[in-house]
Amino acid sequence: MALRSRWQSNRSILRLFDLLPSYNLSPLLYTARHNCTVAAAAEVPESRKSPIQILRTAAEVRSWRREQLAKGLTVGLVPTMGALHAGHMRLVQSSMRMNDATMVSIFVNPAQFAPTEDLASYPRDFDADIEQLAAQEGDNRQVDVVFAPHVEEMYPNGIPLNIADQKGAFVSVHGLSEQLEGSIRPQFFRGVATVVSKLLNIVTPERVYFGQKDIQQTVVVKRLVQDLCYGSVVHVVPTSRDANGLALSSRNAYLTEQTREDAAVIYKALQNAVMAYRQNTSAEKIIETVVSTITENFNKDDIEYVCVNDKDTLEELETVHPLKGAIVSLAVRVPNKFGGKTRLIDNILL
Ligand SMILES: Nc1ncnc2c1ncn2[C@@H]1O[C@H](COP(=O)(O)OP(=O)(O)OP(=O)(O)O)[C@@H](O)[C@H]1O
Ligand SMILES: CC(C)(CO)[C@@H](O)C(=O)[O-]
Ligand code: BAL
Repeated sequence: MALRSRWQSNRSILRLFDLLPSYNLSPLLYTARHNCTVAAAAEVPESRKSPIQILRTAAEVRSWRREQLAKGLTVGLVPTMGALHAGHMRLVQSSMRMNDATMVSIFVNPAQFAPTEDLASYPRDFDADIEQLAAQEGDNRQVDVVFAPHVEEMYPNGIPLNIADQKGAFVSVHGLSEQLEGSIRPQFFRGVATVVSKLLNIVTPERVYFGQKDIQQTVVVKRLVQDLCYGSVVHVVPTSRDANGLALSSRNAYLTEQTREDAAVIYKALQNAVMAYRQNTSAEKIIETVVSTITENFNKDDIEYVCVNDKDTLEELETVHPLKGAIVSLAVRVPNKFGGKTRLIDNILL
């Protein structure tokens, strides 16, 4: 495909339609995943005793929330899928700074995983998560509560991964969910919007925190909150990175040491995009720069997309208007320690 306002490899388009079992997994893990039931795969282990209150049901959360309201305390919510790292802690710190009480949710949400994806093998370490959260403090505040529901609590009628088998109420944010990540993961944002709606309905936080690393998710969630009249304010926290620039991500646990080093080219490519933009506002030129930097260490075929989009509408741009800026985002498949490939996503704002 010509380098115009978007770069997308033919290979990734084929992959989407073939539904090859290659998402983040070795063939071995893929087989294992298909032998698991969803509830067993996404089960949260019981925690050991911890200073943080751990709530498992929506009724418990509502009761805790009523207590905060009665005391006149504001609540910040940080939704996560666990396997917590320093990037998550940055969201937690933002919430602790801005709210009287902070709740972190830990829930590996089956609805956002396609049957070909890595739900069963998604990294989980509940005890380590609680330890990290318990160590957070600032402004005389701490993480007050973790909401770690079981799958049946969030999806009482079950949640088959095949979208055609799903029944009941789901939330879609049309127009913002089909491009970029949505072009590779067609059911992803429906799953995210659905679970975020459930969390906002249960917790009714004053503020809710998301990371810029998943930038399309922030655009989708902002629109969800606006269109469905949720009372929470969405805060976006900048991306935390390793020393070499690699964006922190729970799935980095899948990477080899060599890949972690090689992946430094991803942030370098985004920084080069900013430099290219200073010379020329053409999306084509910016994208060319990104692709040529990434191919210093990775195959061109493994770049799923590099795109320049409007920050609010996600419209693909041919030229960046200096007063409006843009998002440059990308996804690249890199070698993992199982002999397969793991998708990394990243972005930068112009
Ligand atoms: N490096 C990071 N910097 C800032 N926020 C982050 C970072 N990584 C994750 N987050 C944010 O933390 C929240 C929870 O993300 P999640 O639990 O899916 O972790 P993750 O590292 O993004 O996992 P994955 O590897 O599955 O993408 C999301 O809002 C996400 O954007
Ligand atoms: C927002 C979220 C917790 C919903 O499951 C998830 O998509 C994530 O961790 O980014
Ligand atoms: N941080 C995004 C969650 C996911 O990829 O499923």
